Amino acid sequence: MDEPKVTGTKPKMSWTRKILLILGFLSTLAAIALITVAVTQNQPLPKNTKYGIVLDAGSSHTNLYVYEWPAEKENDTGVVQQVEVCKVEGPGISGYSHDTENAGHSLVQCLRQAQGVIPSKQHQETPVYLGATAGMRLLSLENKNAADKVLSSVEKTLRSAPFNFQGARIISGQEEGAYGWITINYLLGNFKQSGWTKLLHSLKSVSETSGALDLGGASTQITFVSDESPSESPENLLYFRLYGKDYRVYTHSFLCYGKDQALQQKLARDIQSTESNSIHDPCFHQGQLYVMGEGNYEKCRRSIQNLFNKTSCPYSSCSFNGIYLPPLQGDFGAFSAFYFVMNFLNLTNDNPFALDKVASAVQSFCARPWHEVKEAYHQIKEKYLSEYCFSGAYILSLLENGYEFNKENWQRIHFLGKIGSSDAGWTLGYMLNLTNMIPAEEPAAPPLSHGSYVGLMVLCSLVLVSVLVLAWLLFHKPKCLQKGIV
Ligand SMILES: Nc1ncnc2c1ncn2[C@@H]1O[C@H](COP(=O)(O)OP(=O)(O)O)[C@@H](O)[C@H]1O
Ligand SMILES: [Ca+2]
Repeated sequence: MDEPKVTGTKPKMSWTRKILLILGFLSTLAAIALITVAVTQNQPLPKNTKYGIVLDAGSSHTNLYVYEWPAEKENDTGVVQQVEVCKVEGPGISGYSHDTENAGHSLVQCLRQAQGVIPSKQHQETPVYLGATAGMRLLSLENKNAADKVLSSVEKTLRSAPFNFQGARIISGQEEGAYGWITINYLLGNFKQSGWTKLLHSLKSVSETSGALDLGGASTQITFVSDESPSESPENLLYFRLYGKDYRVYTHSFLCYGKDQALQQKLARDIQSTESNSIHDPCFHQGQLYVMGEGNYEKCRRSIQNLFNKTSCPYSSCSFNGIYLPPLQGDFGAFSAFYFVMNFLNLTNDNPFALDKVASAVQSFCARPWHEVKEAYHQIKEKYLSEYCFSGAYILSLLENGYEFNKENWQRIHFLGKIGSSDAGWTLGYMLNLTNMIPAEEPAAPPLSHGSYVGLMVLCSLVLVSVLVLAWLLFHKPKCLQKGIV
């Protein structure tokens, strides 16, 4: 660097000095930011886990789910997760219509299991909900008195458990559809609307949420966001505001179109239409049935098709039985028996199979003789095994003939059992709603996470260190070298 000449004007500052000055200024700012962040953001948060219990009283059986979440993140999306599931022994609670007193007792063992999972000091504050679905809807239509007694029995047992009892009731088909839709979208992180996700969603013109397809034993639900406006059937529409966004959701629940009820409907039709005496056999108990299998997939599909009345539709488009169905929109998560059956048939794997491949896989399974199937899958419950052929064909009929999925949009169906550690189903959405854990508006930006805090620390330190190293290099070099630089 040249010696400054003594003149009347101020000496000109060199570029190096200017840069150093700016860097020095920036590093001072960085240090101030660092201290501010350290003081305001790095307070340790108390670790407090909360729990909730939901019993899914389905038509075939009852499942008890235990969920947990960090108390301080209650309103975030995707923080609640399933930590335990307990399958109640015996039939669903609607199966106790002739033994109503014992419906509650059947739940005792699973409630004990939940007591083991949740720390005892938190039992009292842990809410417990029971929601009964289509089995109880049917019982209530057939024999209201028996349904009420079953509900009183389960309520008595749940009240006597050490948890915070919040109610036992029959949920409507609409609720079942809506809560299933909320569950999967919550777990898939589709309600997250902050930062990059928001930007991505605005760039992509794809649907932001996933539709929900739930197949139970007694009913089945279809639920998805529909932009079709105005709706021809307002009773199928639900409006939600979740995390600051409005959703217009179509849902319908078909009672008696769960796979067990559909099989009964089909068998009843078989009996009516048969000429042969073999199906009316006096040597079997009343109500018991002997079925001679034929293993004919094509014929099976044709006989199932008769369950869907496609002849009259008072709207522009229908699924079946004159029920409005707007155009299918977006991807779909298909769970419960949709998943159990397709998983058994090895047809899930995020659905890479074309529709005709799926149909031929079901066809070959149906064609296998029963003795061979029994031997190959001896570990599987015989009731399920004997029905997988029907169930596979029924699922294809419902999706293809009922909802009119086709080979183009088939790939948009994803068969899923779990998302992370949580089962796909209506229970999580039900609990999130009843505990007010889904805010209508987007929660305020959370304080800096520990990771971001450490990242910021490292970045600021690096800036400081580089400034110092640079300064040292510039000012502590031999004079001849410095001359060369400037
Ligand atoms: N491993 C399995 N394989 C095949 N089907 C299953 C399996 N586990 C459960 N299911 C069936 O899933 C359905 C679950 O329905 P459920 O929830 O009890 O009835 P709903 O929702 O109509 O009240 C039943 O048809 C049951 O038989
Ligand atoms: Ca169910």
